[in-house]
Amino acid sequence: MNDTILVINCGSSSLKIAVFDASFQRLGSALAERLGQSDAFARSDDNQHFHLKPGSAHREALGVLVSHFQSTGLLRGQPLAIGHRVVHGGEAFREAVVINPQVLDTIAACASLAPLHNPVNLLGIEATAELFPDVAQVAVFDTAFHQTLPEKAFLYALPTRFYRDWGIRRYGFHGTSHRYMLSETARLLDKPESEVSLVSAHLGNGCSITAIRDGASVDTSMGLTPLEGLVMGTRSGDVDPGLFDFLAGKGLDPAEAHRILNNESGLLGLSGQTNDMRTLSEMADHGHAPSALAIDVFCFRLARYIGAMMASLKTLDALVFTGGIGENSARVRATTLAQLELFGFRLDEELNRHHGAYTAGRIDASTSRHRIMVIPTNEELMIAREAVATTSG
Ligand SMILES: Nc1ncnc2c1ncn2[C@@H]1O[C@H](COP(=O)(O)OP(=O)(O)O)[C@@H](O)[C@H]1O
Ligand SMILES: CC(=O)OP(=O)(O)O
Ligand SMILES: [Mg+2]
Repeated sequence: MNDTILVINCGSSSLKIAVFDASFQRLGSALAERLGQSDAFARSDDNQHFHLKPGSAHREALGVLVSHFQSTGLLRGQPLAIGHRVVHGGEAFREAVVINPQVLDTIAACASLAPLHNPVNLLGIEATAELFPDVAQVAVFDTAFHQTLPEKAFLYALPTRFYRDWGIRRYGFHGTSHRYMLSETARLLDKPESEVSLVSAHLGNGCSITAIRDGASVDTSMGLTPLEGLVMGTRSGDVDPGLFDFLAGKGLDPAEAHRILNNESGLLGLSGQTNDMRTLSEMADHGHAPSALAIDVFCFRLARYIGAMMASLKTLDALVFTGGIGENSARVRATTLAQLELFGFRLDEELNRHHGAYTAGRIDASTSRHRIMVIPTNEELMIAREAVATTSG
């Protein structure tokens, strides 16, 4: 029976796959990591481990995980629809689309703006098409939700020909997660989405923050590429653009500088130890000063950006934290919000400390001017919904 939806999220060295039923209940999910490396591995959410040949890439991992779901009966026959996360859709896509050769060409054309993400997204689409040639595949773009940004928010103060001729502008990412924060906040407050305004902080390995006004994205911290804005696991976020010239003077070519800013900076660069917030927090507790400093820089940048996002809003229904760090790190939430008392944010320390992962809930004190919430993200569910809406619509 055709009643399952397959969701595929290909990262640069990882692949996440989820299976939903037709009423959008998640039946199972699995993850492959370190793809392309000698220690590539895969495991499912019920903790089964799968053997991957050393150096296995996305195609092999997809084959292994799809066979697993078929053998357990979760995936019966052909899925109803397949949804893919695609990171960069440029200005071409305001919403999800059914993939055809023209869509593939446009995604490929956007690859220069997201070199770590779009080429592997395309690999995932090709590999899935080989497994399920007759099933409609849908591309769900990180950038789509941010296509409502006003010009004043998306234009850089550069000569306008840069935008006109080369499409240089701020696009914004993690739109699927921010969009899900909107839908969950609206549901929890029992308001129509078009009347909800929030600041959504997605803090995972990549981090971005978005101002949503009356249901539309009006400002966001990531820009032309997913490097701008907040401090991230291995990405620097904002730096002075003069840095590139300075580094060139030191003999670093732009490609090398780009690699360092993407892969060796952020929490990893500052701590000299790890990009993992949980480990950093433990190390900071044991007196490791660079780890404590890395967390401080992370939280200070985040506090500045929360303040900046307020400039785009008339009202605020909630400040929402999500992503691995946003959902789990009481320390990051407390350190950040302690710097924003001028705006009237006040955490309830108990609620903040004891907030359980996997549940949505409020963590603000009764004296807080604004609601503060933690909402677990679910990009896969959003993609499943979009895949069905797009193929049946
Ligand atoms: N209990 C926790 N305390 C602090 N940080 C956590 C905790 N659990 C996960 N994290 C952090 O969340 C980050 C990963 O976020 P996640 O959203 O899973 O990443 P991705 O963007 O790859 O999906 C890591 O920095 C990890 O240390
Ligand atoms: C766009 C982006 O930064 O994605 P991720 O957080 O998955 O790296
Ligand atoms: Mg994530």
